[in-house]
Amino acid sequence: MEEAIVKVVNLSHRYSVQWAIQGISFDVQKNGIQGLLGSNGAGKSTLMNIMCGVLRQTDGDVYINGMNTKDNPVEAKRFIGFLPQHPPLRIDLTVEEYLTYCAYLRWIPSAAVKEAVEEAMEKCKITHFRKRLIRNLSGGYQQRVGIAQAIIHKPVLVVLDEPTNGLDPNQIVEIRHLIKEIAEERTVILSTHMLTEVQAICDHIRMIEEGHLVFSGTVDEFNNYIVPNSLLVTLKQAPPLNELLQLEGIVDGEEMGDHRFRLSFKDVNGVVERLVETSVEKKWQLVEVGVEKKSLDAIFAELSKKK
Ligand SMILES: Nc1ncnc2c1ncn2[C@@H]1O[C@H](COP(=O)(O)OP(=O)(O)OP(=O)(O)O)[C@@H](O)[C@H]1O
Repeated sequence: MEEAIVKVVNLSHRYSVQWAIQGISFDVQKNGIQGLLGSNGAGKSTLMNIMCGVLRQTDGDVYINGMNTKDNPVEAKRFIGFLPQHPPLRIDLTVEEYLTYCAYLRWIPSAAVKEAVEEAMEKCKITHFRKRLIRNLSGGYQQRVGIAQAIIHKPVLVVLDEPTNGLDPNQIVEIRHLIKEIAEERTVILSTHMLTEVQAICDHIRMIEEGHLVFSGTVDEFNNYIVPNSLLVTLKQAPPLNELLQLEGIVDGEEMGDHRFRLSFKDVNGVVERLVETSVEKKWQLVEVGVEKKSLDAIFAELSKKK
């Protein structure tokens, strides 16, 4: 099998006494966009900072292209481009000056620097702003400059920590488009706390909560991960809620007004049939019954509670 571009093995990190991440392991095989999803404080930045060699882990290993970041930190970093949550921009430099400086930091040979800067600006569509001070660019364009510095040395892996945070909706669309383009040639790992983001652009989702990896799979698998566990029922002649809760298999419920109820069950088998039969028997006049399809947001909320 092809060697993983990223291999994370039993990674844990502790800030003083508090564990930020614990026992995280995963492999990233090939190109595409890999989403790292988690609520604020879940441990995304800690994981990314360790993967990119900005933070030294308490325990475990990270291999980039087969190279252990602990044993060969400088070499391993050559394979990675990183846009941290707070981009390391020099706002008093022009776009071109800043990217030239980044190219040297990335040890691009002097003779190749100009071309690398041109290519990165072109890719990120900022060439027309080359002479502009970064401080005078909009948030969206500053983020483009941040992405340009992350790809200037043509890394196999680009790690973007919350790349669309703080941008307006148009800028978000444009940056997502740019990320997709970048992922055509290399692997992109991006972190986000927005489900819509992973839905919109990621091929694979990993979810981290309270420092633990709680899910890894495709967007569809993520959607199906939690089996629905509630019915939405409309009864024209509804009995009191208490009576509905007596039905075998129903474990909880709520009245939603307008003759509608949400009834929770543990096992879907037979529960709808029993409801229909009882409704006929007791003349509740069943108008509608359906297994509730969970939104990704509901799944997210449930997964968040898991660990
Ligand atoms: N330098 C630090 N010192 C102490 N604790 C820290 C430090 N950095 C992060 N933490 C804690 O570690 C945990 C994980 O934080 P981390 O920043 O990795 O999460 P995150 O998922 O990136 O969240 P956010 O999206 O809010 O940045 C949090 O409880 C945070 O308070």
